[in-house]
Amino acid sequence: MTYASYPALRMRRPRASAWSRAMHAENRLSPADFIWPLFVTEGQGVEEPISSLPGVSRWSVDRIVDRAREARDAGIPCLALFPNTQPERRSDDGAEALNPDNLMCRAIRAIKDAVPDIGILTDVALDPYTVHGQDGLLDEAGYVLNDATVDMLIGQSLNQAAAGADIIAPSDMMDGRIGAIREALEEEGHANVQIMAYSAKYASAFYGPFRDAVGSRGLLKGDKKSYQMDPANSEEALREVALDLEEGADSVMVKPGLPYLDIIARVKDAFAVPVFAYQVSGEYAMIEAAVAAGAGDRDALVLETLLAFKRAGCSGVLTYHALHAARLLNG
Ligand SMILES: NCC(=O)CCC(=O)O
Ligand SMILES: [Mg+2]
Repeated sequence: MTYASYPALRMRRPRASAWSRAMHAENRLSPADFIWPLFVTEGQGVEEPISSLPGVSRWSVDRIVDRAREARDAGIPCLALFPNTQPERRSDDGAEALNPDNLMCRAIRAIKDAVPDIGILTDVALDPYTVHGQDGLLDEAGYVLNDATVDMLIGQSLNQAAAGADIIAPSDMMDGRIGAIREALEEEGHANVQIMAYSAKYASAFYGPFRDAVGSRGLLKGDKKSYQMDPANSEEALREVALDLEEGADSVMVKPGLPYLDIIARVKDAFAVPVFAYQVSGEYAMIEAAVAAGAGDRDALVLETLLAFKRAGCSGVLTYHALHAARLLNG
């Protein structure tokens, strides 16, 4: 195929007017592309702003229901819930994750009750429930044990599914957990509960504000490099995705988002399955810091970064800017 050349071909010709740019746009954002992460806290009528995530708060269960209504009204299809577990409910083994009346389960039930037509994605990992802030059980040397942790994650997943979760999203990076959770869900009558696997979750410096939000920043000793991926690697991400798909994941996730667009594009090319990205707390904070410094326009920065995920091949994005972006798109 040979194309015309200048001046018959002028690449600027279709860019000359707004209607023409709209007509030629290869990718488009819609509120249905967003999953909105929300932080739940104890109490009644509570809103607790998170200083490292300006504009994001923890909400008590009664008030998170109002957020769910706002999301539904804006056309956002799904929420992702994260609990700020009270320190006295944290333990070495994170057993609060198995409590059918824990904060997460109460939030799921309240939202399902009031806003039944919105999806709920729940995070599976023990870090919001452990005293040490690691995602799993530790041996004496502080190493995160794989198989014993998977047993806990199965219980955590069943607990969330029983409360009404629609999508179980294991973020722990233990080996073999997708297959084990899928099997347990099938056996316990949750055949239609989906699994979105955090397949390629990197040991990233962009998670800091999230740890403030769930209250684990001060607790965490060391790092998560023995289970989360090395930012140097991309072939390894493809193997992680392949394994999770073989084990029964309905969709896969790459996390963080913008610094890993190359991974998203490779995963989409290689597997042609639904791929989601998590634009994480540090990415959100970076945009807000740029705005506060007068370095850019919030609305434009938010929409441009979210569109990048579509271009890379994502079916959707978990983003703390979800409601803001959805409202911008709704006009
Ligand atoms: N498992 C969920 C996360 O780790 C979120 C990270 C972030 O938003 O920084
Ligand atoms: Mg894996």
